Amino acid sequence: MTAPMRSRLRLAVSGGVPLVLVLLFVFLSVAAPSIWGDDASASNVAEANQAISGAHWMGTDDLGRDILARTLVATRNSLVLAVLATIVGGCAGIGLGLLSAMSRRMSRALGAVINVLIAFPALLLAIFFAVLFGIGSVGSVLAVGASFAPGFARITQTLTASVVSKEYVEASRVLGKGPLYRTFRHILPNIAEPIVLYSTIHIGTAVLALSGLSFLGLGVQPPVYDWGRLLNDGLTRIYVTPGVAIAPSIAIVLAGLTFNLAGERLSDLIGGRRSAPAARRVERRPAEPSPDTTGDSLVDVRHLRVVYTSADGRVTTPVRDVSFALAANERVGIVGESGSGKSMTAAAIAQLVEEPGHVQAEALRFMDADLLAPDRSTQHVLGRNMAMVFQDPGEALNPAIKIGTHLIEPAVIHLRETKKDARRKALDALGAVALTDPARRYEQHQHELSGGMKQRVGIAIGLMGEARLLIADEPTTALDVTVQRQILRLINRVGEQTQAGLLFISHDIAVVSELCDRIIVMYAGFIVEEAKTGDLLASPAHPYTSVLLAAGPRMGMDKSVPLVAIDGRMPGPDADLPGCYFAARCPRADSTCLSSRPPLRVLADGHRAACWHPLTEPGDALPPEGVTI
Ligand SMILES: Nc1ncnc2c1ncn2[C@@H]1O[C@H](COP(=O)(O)OP(=O)(O)OP(=O)(O)O)[C@@H](O)[C@H]1O
Repeated sequence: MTAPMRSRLRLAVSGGVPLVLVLLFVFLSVAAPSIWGDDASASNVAEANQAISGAHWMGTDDLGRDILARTLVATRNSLVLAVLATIVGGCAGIGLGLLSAMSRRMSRALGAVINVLIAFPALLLAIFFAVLFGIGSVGSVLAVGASFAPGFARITQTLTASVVSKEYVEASRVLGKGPLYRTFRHILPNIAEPIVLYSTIHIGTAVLALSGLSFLGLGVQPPVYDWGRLLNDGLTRIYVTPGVAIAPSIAIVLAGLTFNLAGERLSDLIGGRRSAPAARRVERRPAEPSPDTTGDSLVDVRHLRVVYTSADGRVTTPVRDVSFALAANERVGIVGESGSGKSMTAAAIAQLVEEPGHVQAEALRFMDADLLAPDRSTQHVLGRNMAMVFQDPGEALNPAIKIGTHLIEPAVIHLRETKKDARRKALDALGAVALTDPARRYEQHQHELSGGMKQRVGIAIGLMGEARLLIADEPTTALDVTVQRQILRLINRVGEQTQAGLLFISHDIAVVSELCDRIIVMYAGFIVEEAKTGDLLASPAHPYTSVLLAAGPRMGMDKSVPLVAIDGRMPGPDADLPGCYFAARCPRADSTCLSSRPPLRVLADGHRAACWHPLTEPGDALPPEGVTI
């Protein structure tokens, strides 16, 4: 046999045979009682206890009923009960597993409970529950269902964990949607497929478990019968007329194998095709002298800290001290190297810091909402007035939902617009972000769009509410260079049209300086410098800012000289230093810098820096090109 033939045969055996057998079992469940019902139930004492013969291929039972006919008729009971048990186990387990989407604490508690339940062998659990729920069909279905629930709960919890941190789920939090909405809108549609496959496999397991219970006398009771019951009836005659045991045994094994293989094959097929607010802790800290943030700003952040406490008590502080204000229609950029706390600062403003994260501040306000004491109206203010554009446009869109549905949500939920009006607005928004054929895009899903198109959709979603603030967290990092420029131009245009404020986060100071009126430089969870864009570029005061500027290419620089690199590493969020966190890498540092932390001081109007030895002369500003400090 040639290799292609062998592979075709393998495919036929692994895929075709289970499918044919599933169809056969479905056919028998529907038709067998009508075709063989009379033979299965008609007693004929004269033919009782017959061995295998031409007239009775599997013999007869002690009332002379044909065993083969009874086995075929029992298909309906066996499979219907197995499907019901799988549904019971699925509903209970999936419901339990989805609770993990409510909060991290719930997820941890649930994980511990599931671990304990899963440690018990399923059949033992089924026997225990059968005794608890009562002997009979209903009891056995509930028992087998209950014994399946921990398995379903585990897979649901695992799948939920993979979806719950996606950006589109976080975006729905910003929209003010509760855990139930998130669960049914975003989580369930995205985990449904593997769960359906898992259920198919479990029908086979349910057949085996229910047959086991009936065989032990705990399941289906006469006159009703399933395969396990037939096996139980024939047990005493198994050595005399083995047909009484062979027929139901073959049926049980075949059904178990069929549904297992069918589930696995389905899973392979789908896998192959594919390969082509939680409880938030906020705390108001005692008032300290605050920097020059104003009370009527769009965003007002004073002495913000974000603290994480791990289960073993380890404390990390990704945001150590951040204070700034953003006025209406102002564009502020936050720059800093990876891990400096830029995204976490934005997350605290958008109320996206989850347990075990802990937000502390002297003040944290967005418009007139006090984000330290959030209530339902806070979520409404955020959902209506704050739009977010995330780094990975694919992650920000739910793959199970049409682009149009993503777009109309903010308008329907927060502006109480009709779906028809929202659709019209959505088509306008898709046009405004220069997507061709908006009506077609509206009906598409995210996988049908390119990265740049997805990011345009993300921005269009921001246009659907009445956004007063657009937070863009590295919106161009995942895109290629040509598309990056288009998206930056688009954000610029959208900002001008909507007059919304912009908080733009990037590690690229050049990009930020093109878009923003003011720049905040972050280092190790602190603001180290803040100034109007022109001032910061012309005369950076903090040595770190000056290195950041020197590390990027500039117009007119000598291309043969390598860019400035910076030695050493930024202290992590678990570091606890008494002095300046940049001191270990700073050429100007002295003993004061190592022992005492510099406050964020006003150097000139609107220019603040946290440094004991700021670069005050323009000549101080940049280290020579090619120098490593
Ligand atoms: N859920 C979390 N639990 C604990 N620490 C976290 C968590 N999320 C992020 N961090 C830590 O917080 C620090 C700051 O992260 P953040 O994402 O704000 O940095 P960033 O400046 O935006 O960096 P990047 O440019 O890489 O996104 C990092 O050290 C990160 O490891």
